[in-house]
Amino acid sequence: MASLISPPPSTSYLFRHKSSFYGTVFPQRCEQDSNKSKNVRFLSVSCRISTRAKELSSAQKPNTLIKEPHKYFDQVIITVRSGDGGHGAVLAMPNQRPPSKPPQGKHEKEKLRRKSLLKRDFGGALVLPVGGHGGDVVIYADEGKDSLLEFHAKSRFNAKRGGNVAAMGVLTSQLHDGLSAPALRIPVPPGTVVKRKRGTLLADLARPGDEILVARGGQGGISLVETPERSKKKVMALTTNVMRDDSDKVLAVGQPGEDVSLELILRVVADVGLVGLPNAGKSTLLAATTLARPDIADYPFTTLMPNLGRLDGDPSLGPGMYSSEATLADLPGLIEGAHLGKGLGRNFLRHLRRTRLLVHVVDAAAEDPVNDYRTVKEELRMYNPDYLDRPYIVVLNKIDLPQAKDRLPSLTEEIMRLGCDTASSEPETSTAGAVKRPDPEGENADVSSSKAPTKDRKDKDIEDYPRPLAIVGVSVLKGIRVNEMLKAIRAGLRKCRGINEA
Ligand SMILES: Nc1nc2c(ncn2[C@@H]2O[C@H](COP(=O)(O)OP(=O)(O)OP(=O)(O)O)[C@@H](O)[C@H]2O)c(=O)[nH]1
Repeated sequence: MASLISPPPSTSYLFRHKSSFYGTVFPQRCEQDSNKSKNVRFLSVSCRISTRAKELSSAQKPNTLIKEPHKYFDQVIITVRSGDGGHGAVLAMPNQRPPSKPPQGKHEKEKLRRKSLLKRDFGGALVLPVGGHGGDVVIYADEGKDSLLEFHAKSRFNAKRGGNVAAMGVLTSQLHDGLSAPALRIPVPPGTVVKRKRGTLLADLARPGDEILVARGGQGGISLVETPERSKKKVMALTTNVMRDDSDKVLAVGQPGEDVSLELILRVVADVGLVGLPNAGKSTLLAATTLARPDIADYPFTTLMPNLGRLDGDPSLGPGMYSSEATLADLPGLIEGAHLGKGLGRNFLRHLRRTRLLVHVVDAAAEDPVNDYRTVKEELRMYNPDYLDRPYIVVLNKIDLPQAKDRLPSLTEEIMRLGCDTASSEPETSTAGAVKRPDPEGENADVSSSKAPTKDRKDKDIEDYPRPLAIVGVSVLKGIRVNEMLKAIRAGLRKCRGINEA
């Protein structure tokens, strides 16, 4: 016969993998098999394991690594529900019968006075209280937000319902409308596109303060004045918005709120997009030119979401310095196959859409910098050929390293060859090693209007797209020729603005 031994109350075991808590094991009973030899006791422990733990297959033991699903910082699906409208009420008129004799006594006089205070409209009809409006759901662009990551933790938002008309019973002048629920305002980073789930575009919240009402709160129910039984049926037939409660009272119910599934997609808003292979020095460039402090490390994919930095205006422009202020976006490194989604490339490439000027950062000390540059251009072309029509400059980085410095002129030449000229003459080389594309039409020339023979877009090679506005050799780490690079970036921006103003 098996004897039951109750476990010590404190015995429960938690097991975890990484930060995920899988379950609790509570030993329930230990069976001592008395049929076995007295020296050998077989204890069997049956355990109650929480459902989540049971879901783990035998291959996924608690201490084996489980791949966590990737959480997109820039894409998320959320569900919002606006608040229901508050209910109205069924009210009886105070003292329906006309008084047979004039009011006598203080109490009756007061009753009559109250009745005469009932709210009426201009036509003399009674104004009955209504249920409160349900809370709307509004999504707005907030400068303080920079990613959509938090929506992975909380993806459901419910606005509050409107308040009911305070009481059932007799209509008095004290009765108020139900309280309207406040709108539920959900902040998102500027640049967020709001779409119906797998559906139509609702809004592009590009600037701080932009907002959209995504779910309208339900309207509050109206109130009814109780009618004699014989006319009740008629009233009910006329009103669709009525419901009976447990005590067979007719309620004027508030309208239900809306339930909406939305897709939020963030597209970074920046004037300048830094692109390049991992480890090219994009984050170092951002840190050297702005107050941004992105993670910098000697391994690829240090940057996993775009970092933004603000480039101050150029004081040499005098009062016009503000026109050269810009936002720089350091995008995660692109790799071959990025346009197919490799290394989350498609997500990163999407962020270039709102940039005006691209800065290709190339590690000039790498094994084959020209090939690296080609790879990035090819990925841009495959994702969206329009990106290659956009004005851009090339930054050949790490020229503090001898192998980079020595090959700077040849690299510049080779890169210039990988593009067609938008003007007739050859690009000029500045004294500091920067090569600039000639600009016979002045500052505001349309750089995207390539004079290359018009080819079908799908037949176009990288060579058929415009050359860079400038190629600058720099070391962003050591601060070599950084000013030269900034000058080129600002000149490029002015060109872009010229295009937009035109
Ligand atoms: N010698 C030298 N090293 C540099 C220079 N610029 C960046 N580096 C180094 O290159 C490495 C990569 O720099 P990051 O700025 O993280 O490169 P990234 O392109 O942002 O890399 P991802 O985040 O992977 O896209 C770091 O160790 C930097 O210190 C430079 O001008 N000279």
